[in-house]
Amino acid sequence: MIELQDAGFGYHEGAELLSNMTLSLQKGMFHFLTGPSGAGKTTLLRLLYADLLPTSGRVIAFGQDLRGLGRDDIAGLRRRVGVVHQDTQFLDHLPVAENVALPLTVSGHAVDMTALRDLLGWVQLGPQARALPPSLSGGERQRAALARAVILSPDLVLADEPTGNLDWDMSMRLMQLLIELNKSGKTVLVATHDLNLIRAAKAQVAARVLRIANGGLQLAGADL
Ligand SMILES: Nc1ncnc2c1ncn2[C@@H]1O[C@H](COP(=O)(O)OP(=O)(O)OP(=O)(O)O)[C@@H](O)[C@H]1O
Repeated sequence: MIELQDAGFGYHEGAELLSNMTLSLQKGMFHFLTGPSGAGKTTLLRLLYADLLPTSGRVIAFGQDLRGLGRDDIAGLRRRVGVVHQDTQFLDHLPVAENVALPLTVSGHAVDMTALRDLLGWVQLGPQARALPPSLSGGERQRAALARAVILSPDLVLADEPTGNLDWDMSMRLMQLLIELNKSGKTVLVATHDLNLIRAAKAQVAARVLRIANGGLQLAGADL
């Protein structure tokens, strides 16, 4: 699906933040990416959805080396990867339903209103469909972000600290949705520094836990 082959990345020439990372995201698997704040979790996610190119090694996405991809190929790749960003931005003047449907409308696709209603129902935002984003709670914003990330039916869902500002109950509610997505066949990767969240999720889903430490990527032990 997506592979890192001895990949490294640095924001500044000659100083790699991430080095020699080898990883293969396994189709249909639930993955966690953990590591302390500043370790490079967001950076690694950006490499996975081709927002950044590696400064050494290779990233292979759906069989193609990212380095050789043109603009159209990147757009095609992005449709296959849904991203829930750490600090999701919405268009505040558009209702929640329109914000969720944006990936469809900006790519010129018709919106299937029944499917959109079902998707909003799935993330428990039916009553907020006509609300404007500034009126949403933190948990509602993240559920809207998740709905928008999956509206194009991606193969892979990447979520960057999706529960960062949420209390425990709200965090678990969001995790439940990510677990459901995975059980429906999607590959999921959640970046989080919250080890309790990983432990709670692992009681419900078999998950691979990857850890960034000292600029490299390791598989975490069974205690996680
Ligand atoms: N655009 C950028 N330019 C330069 N340095 C950056 C940039 N983005 C991130 N960094 C630096 O790279 C390092 C890793 O940042 P990153 O956001 O990937 O870490 P993280 O593990 O996701 O952190 P957190 O858990 O706090 O979100 C940090 O030192 C950060 O300051």
